[in-house]
Amino acid sequence: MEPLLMAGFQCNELNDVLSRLHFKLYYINSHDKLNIPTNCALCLIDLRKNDIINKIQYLVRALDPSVHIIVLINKPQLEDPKVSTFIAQFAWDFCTSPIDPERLAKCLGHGMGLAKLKQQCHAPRVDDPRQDPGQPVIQSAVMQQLFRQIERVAPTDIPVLIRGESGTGKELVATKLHQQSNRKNGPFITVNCGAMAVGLVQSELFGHEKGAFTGATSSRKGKIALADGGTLFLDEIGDLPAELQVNLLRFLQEGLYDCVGGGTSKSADVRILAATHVDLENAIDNGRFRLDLYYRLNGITIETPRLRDRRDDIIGLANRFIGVYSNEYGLATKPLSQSASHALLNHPWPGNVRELINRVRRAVVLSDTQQISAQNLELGGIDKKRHIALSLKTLKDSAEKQALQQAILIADGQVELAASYLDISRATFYRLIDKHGLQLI
Ligand SMILES: Nc1ncnc2c1ncn2[C@@H]1O[C@H](COP(=O)(O)OP(=O)(O)OP(=O)(O)O)[C@@H](O)[C@H]1O
Repeated sequence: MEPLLMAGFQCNELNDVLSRLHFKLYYINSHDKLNIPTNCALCLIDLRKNDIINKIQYLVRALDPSVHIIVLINKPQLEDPKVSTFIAQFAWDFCTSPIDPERLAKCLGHGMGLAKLKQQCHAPRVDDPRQDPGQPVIQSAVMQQLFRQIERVAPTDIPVLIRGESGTGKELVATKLHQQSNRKNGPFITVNCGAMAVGLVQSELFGHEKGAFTGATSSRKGKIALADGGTLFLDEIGDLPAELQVNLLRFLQEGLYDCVGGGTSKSADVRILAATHVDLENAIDNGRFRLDLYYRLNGITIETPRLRDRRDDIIGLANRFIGVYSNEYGLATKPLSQSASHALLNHPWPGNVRELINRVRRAVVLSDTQQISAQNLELGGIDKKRHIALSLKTLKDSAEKQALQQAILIADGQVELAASYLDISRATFYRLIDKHGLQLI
């Protein structure tokens, strides 16, 4: 595996060092075709001249996550949020101009040796969220913000309502809220309110005593009792039948519940998390969901964003699940082809992360070439012209939203500063915040 240099210009001053290490050079400019190999051990990226960062971001996402990335910059570029975010997200190390050839040679040698060692051992980079299968992929600014919100909310006992489209990661958020709470050593019990057998829901949630109904040959604990000392996650809460809504409300208000056929009320110490992909306000208006229960459940709301609204996560997620399924099926881990990466980034993802996982799993099994192709992902047969036109608007909107989120993050919520990072007026900044439904930190 050769080391690569991606640069916006010819960097003669580094010839000596680079030729010693047999670097293969790629000069990136706006006319270049994106035909850079993705299977290298080390990638040195020179960002000192020409604005190649947008193109580089795209290329870097296509690289294998084990590749070590070293970035060359001019010191003032650290003030540029695009550059500093890029370094924070992807770089293993960076050097500032004037480049000291000796320091650079050491850094490159060290980086390459370590990357090769890791690739030989197939050891996951635990510091790299793209590689640790236990960690969610959170490369987009919006997901990083969401996970910071989880950190703040988790240690409290406040009920949380998690809202978002199907497959966006609501259960994952619930799991993280439990794992980062003081209840982490207690049970985490999930109930899918839409999937419980109609006649048994009451007993399922609250338990029953022996003989409470025909077939109740022994007493059985309900999910609330099982979650005592831990967390109860009520998925699809909008589907909870009306009579159970009353009982759940009582439990939330008083910490007490009655099991079916039981004489006395019981208590349990449970934190409630609930999730919904339906519009609960609509269900309240239609009389299908109780307003008082809604208020009780909705201590804090966490919204899981649609995958098409966080495109920075797509390639990371695809690479993660390529790794997971290649491993599971004992197959070689293959990189995504350029056209596969394009197709992934342009797909609207109506089924969100779950759809991505299904496409990737199929592709891993079906791929019979060196790379995973768009066809393997079943994203190859689209009407390209129509698709490009449609995706241009989506991409523009998404880029605008991401730039705003990054600016808010880096400026720590200070409007003046965030607007100046984006080179726009405060008024425009507020208009765009409103357009994308964003909040200041
Ligand atoms: N950021 C992420 N990183 C890695 N895996 C993720 C991420 N987000 C979601 N997933 C995975 O995607 C799948 C779907 O997520 P999850 O079940 O949490 O979605 P959901 O919103 O609860 O879906 P539903 O509403 O259909 O129940 C799961 O396998 C989950 O582990």
